[in-house]
Amino acid sequence: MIYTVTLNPAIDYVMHPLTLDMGFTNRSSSEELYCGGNGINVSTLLNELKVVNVAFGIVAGFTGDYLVKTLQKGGISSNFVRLDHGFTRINVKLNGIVMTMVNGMGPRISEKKVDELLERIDYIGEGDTLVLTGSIPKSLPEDMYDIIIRRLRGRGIRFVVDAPGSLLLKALDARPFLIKPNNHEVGRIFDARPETPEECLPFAKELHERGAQNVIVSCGGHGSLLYDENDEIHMVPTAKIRLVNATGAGDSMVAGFVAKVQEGADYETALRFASACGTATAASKGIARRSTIDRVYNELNKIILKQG
Ligand SMILES: Nc1ncnc2c1ncn2[C@@H]1O[C@H](COP(=O)(O)OP(=O)(O)O)[C@@H](O)[C@H]1O
Ligand SMILES: O=P(O)(O)OC[C@H]1O[C@](O)(COP(=O)(O)O)[C@@H](O)[C@@H]1O
Repeated sequence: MIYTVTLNPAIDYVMHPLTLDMGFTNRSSSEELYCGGNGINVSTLLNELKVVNVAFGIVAGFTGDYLVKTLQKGGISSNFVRLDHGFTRINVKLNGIVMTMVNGMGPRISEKKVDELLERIDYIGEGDTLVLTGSIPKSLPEDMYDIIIRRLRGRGIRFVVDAPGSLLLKALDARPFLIKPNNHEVGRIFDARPETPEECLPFAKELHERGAQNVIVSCGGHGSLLYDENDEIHMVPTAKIRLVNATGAGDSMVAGFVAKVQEGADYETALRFASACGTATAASKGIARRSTIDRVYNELNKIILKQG
């Protein structure tokens, strides 16, 4: 069974402004609302693949109510601790000529509420996958994911960590099964500017040596790389698409990979499918539907076959 944890979920408010002038009133041509936060995106895609999973997290206020109800309506199993103050953040995505994002800080979370969440996930064990992903509110310690992994370690759980900067680095000692930074996140860690999977390879190897069993580095439209637990290297290109909204593309990739691994697929197949899930989401409004994933996966396999 797969579980996701979203400590700082969000409502993603996507606006489509034709122009964007700082200091002036700008008008959007249309708007959409999505349930967001990385773990929730992973759960949404898993649900689309009909992979049984539970989304855990912490919500607050009217936006938290909206999020829980919307997930319920979408048939996504969730288990959220409620805060009695503040509200789940609204992240603004301005999808103009380029995408500009303003992500909220999120409500303050006390240690007591984190403990309540950890007690709720305490039953997971042998053969389960726990996906810890996304930023955390400032009130929580920077080694939050490391703390969670250490608490549950030794039970045969596969831990997946997809988080920025030190939140990720501090979790490496606990030897997570998978991490998935993108090329920009890797660049920030190593003070470099890698763009392609080839350029990311030495950094992926280094992250593997520092503790991550499997390291995927996604590079947007340039493709992706997996440095696996057997020191084997896999690189896949992406299928060509018309970019609609890449929000959640990386989360879709994580979902696709863990779904295939759970099914018993080899790492090469899991990476290809993961890439197709990411690309399908980048070509969709919101998280991709199954039909788009299947179409993109077929196209990707044709491209790889042609490349020999
Ligand atoms: N413009 C794009 N064209 C094709 N595929 C894309 C594009 N952007 C993202 N993807 C797919 O989604 C995956 C994750 O995207 P990326 O932007 O690297 O991650 P993140 O969302 O974590 O920043 C990529 O590896 C790729 O498979
Ligand atoms: O926790 P963070 O880093 O603020 O990111 C939250 C945002 O990331 C997402 O989960 C995925 O967006 P990205 O693909 O841009 O990472 C959004 O749904 C959400 O608004």
